[in-house]
Amino acid sequence: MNNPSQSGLNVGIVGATGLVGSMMLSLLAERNFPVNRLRLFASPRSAGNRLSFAGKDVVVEDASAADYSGLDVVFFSAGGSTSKALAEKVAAAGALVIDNSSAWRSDPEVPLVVAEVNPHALRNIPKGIVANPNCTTMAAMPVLKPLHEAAGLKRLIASTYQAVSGGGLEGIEVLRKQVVAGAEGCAALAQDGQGVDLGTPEKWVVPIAYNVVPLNYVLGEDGYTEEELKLRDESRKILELPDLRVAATCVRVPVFTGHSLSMNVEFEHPLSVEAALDMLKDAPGVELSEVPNPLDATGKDPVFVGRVRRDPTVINGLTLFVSGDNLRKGAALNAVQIAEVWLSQKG
Ligand SMILES: NC(=O)C1=CN([C@@H]2O[C@H](COP(=O)(O)OP(=O)(O)OC[C@H]3O[C@@H](n4cnc5c(N)ncnc54)[C@H](OP(=O)(O)O)[C@@H]3O)[C@@H](O)[C@H]2O)C=CC1
Ligand SMILES: N[C@@H](CC(=O)OP(=O)(O)O)C(=O)O
Repeated sequence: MNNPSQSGLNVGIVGATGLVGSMMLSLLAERNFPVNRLRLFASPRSAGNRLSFAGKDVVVEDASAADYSGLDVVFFSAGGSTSKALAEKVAAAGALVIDNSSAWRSDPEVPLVVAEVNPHALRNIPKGIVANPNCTTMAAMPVLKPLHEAAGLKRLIASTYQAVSGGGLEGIEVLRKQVVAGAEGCAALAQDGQGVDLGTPEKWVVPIAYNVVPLNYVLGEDGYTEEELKLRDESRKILELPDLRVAATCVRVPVFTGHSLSMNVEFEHPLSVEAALDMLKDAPGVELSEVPNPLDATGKDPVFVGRVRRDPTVINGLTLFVSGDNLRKGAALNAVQIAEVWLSQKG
């Protein structure tokens, strides 16, 4: 990897025109990340467009044709296939790659890092690539880590409530269109119980507006979806608990931004509600809330946790609810935090 210059780092963003890429641009400015030069990349469709950073226009480059030499850190948020195709090439050119996609998360030579939870994993980056977790998994980790340290995490049962912005700009547009199309029909539904016609479903298997979609992404092993398996496999890797038992149901809901999880957590040892709350109030990246909800979480850095109560179905268990901004902590913020930790570890 290159040695960043004194005047700051040469930073790249692949997927700069997308939802996560735009958030990354805002956060680099908001957090005063030491940027010397910024280069922006996207698909050939956007090449030549201009985006603004620190009061200056930056021309978007075609990611597939670009020369990546001279960059210190490159953030990727352009989907798994783009990361698979380009991340190794960019790392070989000398940059640290911080990848938001799922392309490298299960690679044993690629650290999968939540900044507050396992920053130590950044001490060894054999491929020059660091993976940022899935946005749903990310919301759970800062909450589960301190509870695990106190009582030993044994089993997790989770149901998610995932915003449409998890499906990028397209997800937002699909919900917007269906909300508008269904508004009058919904008034009729309230009056006479008749169904609402939202037209042919787009992006998800059934309409997302005025609905919930419990088949969120393609099916993987044993009837679980890829998203549900990511929650299991990424939690195991981040928490360093290879045998952690996880059963998840991931559901897309008509919320624009903010992912939530209802979690039943079983522990090896007793953990009272009071002790858990006491720990969570001081946990980095976590804020207690009486009613965690995605609207309140939107635009905020921490994940919000509340409704903490004993799970009476197991000997040592808690039930709780978490909401976090999937575009900030769930994606762009954690990626920038990884770069900050990496930089501080370099000294
Ligand atoms: N949204 C979320 O909550 C999360 C997203 N992520 C990851 O980030 C990625 C991007 O998400 P998001 O920003 O929401 O998606 P968007 O659909 O909003 O943006 C996609 C971005 O990828 C770019 N892109 C698409 N195809 C290519 C290509 N072949 N070469 C280069 N760039 C390309 C697009 O460029 P163009 O404008 O030119 O088409 C655009 O900049 C996801 O695929 C996922 O891997 C991770 C965690 C959470
Ligand atoms: N799957 C996430 C978004 C995402 O892009 O996930 P991943 O980075 O694991 O592909 C969501 O829907 O809400």
